[in-house]
Amino acid sequence: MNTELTPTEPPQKGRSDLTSIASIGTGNMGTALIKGIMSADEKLDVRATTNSAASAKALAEELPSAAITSLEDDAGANRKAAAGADFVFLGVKPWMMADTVADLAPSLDANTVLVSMAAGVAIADLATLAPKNKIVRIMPNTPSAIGHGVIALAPSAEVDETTVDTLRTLLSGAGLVVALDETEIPAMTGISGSGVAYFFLLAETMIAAGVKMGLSEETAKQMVVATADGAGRLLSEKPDPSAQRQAVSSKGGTTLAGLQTFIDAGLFDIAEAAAQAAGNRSLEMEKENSQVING
Ligand SMILES: NC(=O)C1=CN([C@@H]2O[C@H](COP(=O)(O)OP(=O)(O)OC[C@H]3O[C@@H](n4cnc5c(N)ncnc54)[C@H](OP(=O)(O)O)[C@@H]3O)[C@@H](O)[C@H]2O)C=CC1
Ligand SMILES: O=C(O)[C@@H]1CCC=N1
Repeated sequence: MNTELTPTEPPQKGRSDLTSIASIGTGNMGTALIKGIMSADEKLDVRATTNSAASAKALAEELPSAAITSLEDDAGANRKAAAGADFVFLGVKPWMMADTVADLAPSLDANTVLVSMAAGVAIADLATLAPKNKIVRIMPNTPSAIGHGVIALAPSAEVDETTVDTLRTLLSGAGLVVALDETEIPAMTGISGSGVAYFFLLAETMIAAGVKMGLSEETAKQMVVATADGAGRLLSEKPDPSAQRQAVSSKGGTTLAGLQTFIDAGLFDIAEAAAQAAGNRSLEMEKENSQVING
């Protein structure tokens, strides 16, 4: 691990032909994304920052070939990591974006592209914070860590095709990349960025149900995890959820009895309301963060 990182001694010196990326704020999502990207391209020059030294230490184990620094060890860590990077991924919490980008912006190269993964921070507001840099807004999800994420990509109008292609190639190491208009990000968040958690919630409820019906927690968990894995793989190979559901359902059988319970409880409405709630919250956060950024 390179923990000493200064502008005069860039990490991976002599590798200027390689794409360099900096990850500013590398927690759950930043780590998942950078892990996915790095596993597909081991030659990348990667710098990553955290707030605390303890998080930097833990991150170094997850991303052994990256140069990791923390603000606790060096107040200039973000600026130094971002210096000269081709792409700077912004992975701090949405409400920290204003201070973090305002601190970084003066030391960024004009060619550096800022890639924000924050929910509820609009491109126009990021552009206010970093007026000389091009901005791409993305919305990833956590399976990016194992190359099975979904990453929505919304470039601002100034970002050229070549840059979008390079970023798309980088992100494709983390999963499926889908180019969207920024106005579509709330919907994507509602079904995928946040949506992955709905599947985890369903898994939790099914494990609890199995335990209530007499299985041990360990057995129930093992079965539900394997069932989710099998369902996901099958759906991926044959992407028609309705057909897959029907293939499980025998006339007068057990599955229809279970499915009817979901339908009677209003599952379609619940799923729609959940996606809407997440999407609406994304829009609300855009307004809140815009007020913070623009005063
Ligand atoms: N989690 C998810 O599934 C998704 C999250 N997002 C977005 O990703 C962003 C990060 O969320 P998430 O990963 O969950 O949050 P985490 O809290 O897990 O990660 C935040 C990271 O930022 C670091 N940090 C805090 N302050 C600073 C700072 N001033 N400079 C540099 N690093 C700092 C933290 O370090 P330390 O650990 O030391 O505090 C931590 O590494 C959010 O904007 C969120 O909207 C988008 C899609 C999905
Ligand atoms: O919960 C959040 O706000 C973030 C954005 C999408 C997933 N997690």
